[in-house]
Amino acid sequence: MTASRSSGWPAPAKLNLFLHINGRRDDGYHELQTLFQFVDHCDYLDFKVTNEPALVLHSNMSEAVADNDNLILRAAKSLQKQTKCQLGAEIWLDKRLPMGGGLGGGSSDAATTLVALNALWKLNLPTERLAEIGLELGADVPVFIKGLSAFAEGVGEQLQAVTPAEYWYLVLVPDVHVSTADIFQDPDLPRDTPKLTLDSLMSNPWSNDCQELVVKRHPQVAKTLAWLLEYAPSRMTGTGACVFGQFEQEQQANDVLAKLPASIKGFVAKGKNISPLMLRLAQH
Ligand SMILES: C[C@@](CO)(OP(=O)(O)O)[C@H](O)COP(=O)(O)OP(=O)(O)OC[C@H]1O[C@@H](n2ccc(N)nc2=O)[C@H](O)[C@@H]1O
Ligand SMILES: Nc1ncnc2c1ncn2[C@@H]1O[C@H](COP(=O)(O)OP(=O)(O)O)[C@@H](O)[C@H]1O
Repeated sequence: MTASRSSGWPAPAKLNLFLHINGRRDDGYHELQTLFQFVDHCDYLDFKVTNEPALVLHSNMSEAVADNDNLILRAAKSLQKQTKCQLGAEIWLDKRLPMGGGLGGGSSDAATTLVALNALWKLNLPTERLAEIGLELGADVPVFIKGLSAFAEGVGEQLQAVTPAEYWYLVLVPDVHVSTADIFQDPDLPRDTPKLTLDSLMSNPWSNDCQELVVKRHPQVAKTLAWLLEYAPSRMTGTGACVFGQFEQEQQANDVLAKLPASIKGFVAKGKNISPLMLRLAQH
């Protein structure tokens, strides 16, 4: 049997609309409270099922990632191992999201791989089981698998679906890589924000506990955020480096994008409380 190529599986970016660090666990991971919302700017993956268990990835990633480290192949291997599935896949990645920018592209690619191969290999694992497999790959993977904007606690795996307003965002990509592990290891990271109820978090002004430190360590982030703040309420996503400004109308976001100095990259995207991945899965 030669299966046909199943195309256009989106792996959307996420924004952390707020991010609070509440403490550090004994294993070094941090307790946090955060609000994840998807945006309609995505990587895209195609899959072709093969009868041999080999996994082959073709990608246009601008930064080399070894196959052993690539979250797509790690996700596919993990799914094979957990289900003893003897099928394989040829996978194509159209990488559009900046890497290591706090947009969760790697985690989203892993989630899309798990969701798509679960369908294409006809494994029928429930979403909760896929999310458990995903959590082994990264703290951010489960929210992409569940596909609903969510308030997250724990290390990011305890999820409660929420529906924040779906604004337009101008996302700017400073030309610097911020390592999530480095930020979480930094002694100057504030780790003592009190845990708050979801109701009070939704009504308080939103902020990111990593932002001050990242701005201090990375002048490119400081400069980019200062520029954006002239035009819109803006902050950092995740552990950076990307920052986003919030707009009521698409045109307003595009007008500011048009003013962007050539040295800074950016894109306009709309907040989505249902992941584009869920819509693609429904078409399968
Ligand atoms: C904090 C967030 C917010 O979205 O940052 P971004 O990666 O999006 O910037 C994420 O939850 C990150 O998730 P993810 O990028 O999947 O993290 P992982 O690969 O699991 O962990 C990377 C490193 O970050 C640290 N880490 C991560 C999550 C967490 N709750 N506490 C931590 O201390 C650990 O040191 C770990 O070695
Ligand atoms: N498919 C993938 N896409 C992006 N990054 C990947 C992938 N697989 C592994 N990685 C590694 O994960 C790191 C974090 O990637 P990414 O998820 O884009 O950033 P962030 O966690 O800051 O949002 C990258 O720097 C890269 O080394």
